[in-house]
Amino acid sequence: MLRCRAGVATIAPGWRLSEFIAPTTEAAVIDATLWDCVAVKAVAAMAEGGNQSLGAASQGHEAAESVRFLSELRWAGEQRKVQAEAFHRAGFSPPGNAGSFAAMMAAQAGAQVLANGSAIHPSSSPPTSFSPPRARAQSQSVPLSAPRLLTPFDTGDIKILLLENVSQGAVKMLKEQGYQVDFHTKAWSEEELIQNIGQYHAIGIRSKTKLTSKVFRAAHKLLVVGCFCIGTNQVDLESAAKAGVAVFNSPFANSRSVAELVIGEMIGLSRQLGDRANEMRQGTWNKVSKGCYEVRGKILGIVGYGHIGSQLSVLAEAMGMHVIYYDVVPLMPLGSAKQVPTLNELLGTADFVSLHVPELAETKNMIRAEQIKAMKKGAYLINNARGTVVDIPALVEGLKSGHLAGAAVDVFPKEPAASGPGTFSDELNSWASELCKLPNVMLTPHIGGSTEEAQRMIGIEVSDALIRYMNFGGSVGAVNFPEVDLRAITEADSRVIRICYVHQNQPGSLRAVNEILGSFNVDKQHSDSHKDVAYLMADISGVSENDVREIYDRISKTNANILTRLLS
Ligand SMILES: O=C(O)[C@H](O)COP(=O)(O)O
Repeated sequence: MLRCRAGVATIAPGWRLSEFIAPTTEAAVIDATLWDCVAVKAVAAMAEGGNQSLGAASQGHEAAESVRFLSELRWAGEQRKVQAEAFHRAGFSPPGNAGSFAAMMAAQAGAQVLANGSAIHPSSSPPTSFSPPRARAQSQSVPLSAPRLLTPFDTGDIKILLLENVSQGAVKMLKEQGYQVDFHTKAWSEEELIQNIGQYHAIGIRSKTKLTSKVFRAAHKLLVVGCFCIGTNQVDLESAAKAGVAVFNSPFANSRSVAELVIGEMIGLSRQLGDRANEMRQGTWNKVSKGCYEVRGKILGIVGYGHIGSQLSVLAEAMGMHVIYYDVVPLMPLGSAKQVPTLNELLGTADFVSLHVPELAETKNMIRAEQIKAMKKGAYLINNARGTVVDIPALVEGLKSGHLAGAAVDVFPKEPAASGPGTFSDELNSWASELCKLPNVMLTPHIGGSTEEAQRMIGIEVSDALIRYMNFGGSVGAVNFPEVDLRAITEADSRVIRICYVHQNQPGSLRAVNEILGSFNVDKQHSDSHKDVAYLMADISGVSENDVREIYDRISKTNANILTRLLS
């Protein structure tokens, strides 16, 4: 019971706090802060142990106590929420209880995470035995029950294939969900994938494993792909969407690592560090200053001012460099950087040109003989983006002629599937040995994002996206798929199931599915489309066990069906 000046109101688990502060009662005459605090205390107490009696609001001393207690409680809750969100954004689990997946889910969904780690979720529905107050507040509500972990219906044990040595943190997170995880350090060929993919519900890859339309045709159980990297060009995104497979990546967790590598490469090139280090290994002491420079005061030209390019811009300015950048869209410069209108202007101005563009048809051979010629004499070219962006034979010519003073290349048109001696050879790329012989060329095996920090953050971020999609159906962040989500089903919501329906984006498809759902109480629903594919999530309540099979069968037989999942 929650006692107030207006008399007595009853509050029970699952009921919204905001409905108790509706201005339709005399509660409105009570100081809003005090009222809010008292109500929150009642809610918090009940979150721990069911209904409580509070007689504080009308009694000065206790009211003051409540204010103090609740201010602390709310402050702590807010801090944990802010912290949880910040950690999530940074790709980490928050520490302590708030680090549990449920708490992280709650934080993502805007829930208050209490100091004891339990979550007061803003989204649970009231129990049906309660009649709603007249004025239902639209503002954020504070229900009492933690989000319920959902389990898929009819999917069997979830099996996940992880390739390319993704972080052990990801392996751990996925195993903790009870999934069966098969972990491999190398990339698989198309043939290997076609033979084996049929048994997996999810696959995690990095930049080397190619997921082609043929692979998706063989992937009968596949629900989701996690690219544990930034790039998604290795995945046929359209085929994935048409097969009802959502694809997630980590859009920026390795940006800092790549940006730092470029800084190292700029200094390495302008001091010819690669050559000096190699000579020393061969016993040659070659102390030279000719052709070696500081980077201070030099002009860095960044092509592509996204997450990596902009990080690099800040770091380079901190070393006293001048930064210009070229991007296809106008972007706000950081620090004193300046956007230039054309690639050619950048090439003709910069001492260092660093590429940070995705692999697209438009970026294929973006830097070829003509662009290399347009660069300043004595400039350096750095490519940590994608191997297809630079025409390497043209680069070889530019270096041999002495027009360029050096280059750093981390990415190649064809890259070996696994690490090991002899894998970077002319068999793979016909010009490999010629490139290796050139002076002041730093070649690295696609290690831009390969740091402990980046891999850990990517591991958490992408695993979280996979878990969210598989367990809860939320597709926010997918790169090829409609982005849909629903607030959580909570422990207090009984007999509620979640429908996840991926379907053709065609007229009549929603009518067909809603005819089926119409016999039940649709608690909430959200749908969206992306090109030819649409995705609907709906929570329906009052469903018996017998209904579940029937709902599944009927929805999966609709004309537009691509993939139907039920979670309960
Ligand atoms: O796409 C990326 O994030 C980078 O190219 C790194 O790819 P990797 O994870 O395969 O090293």
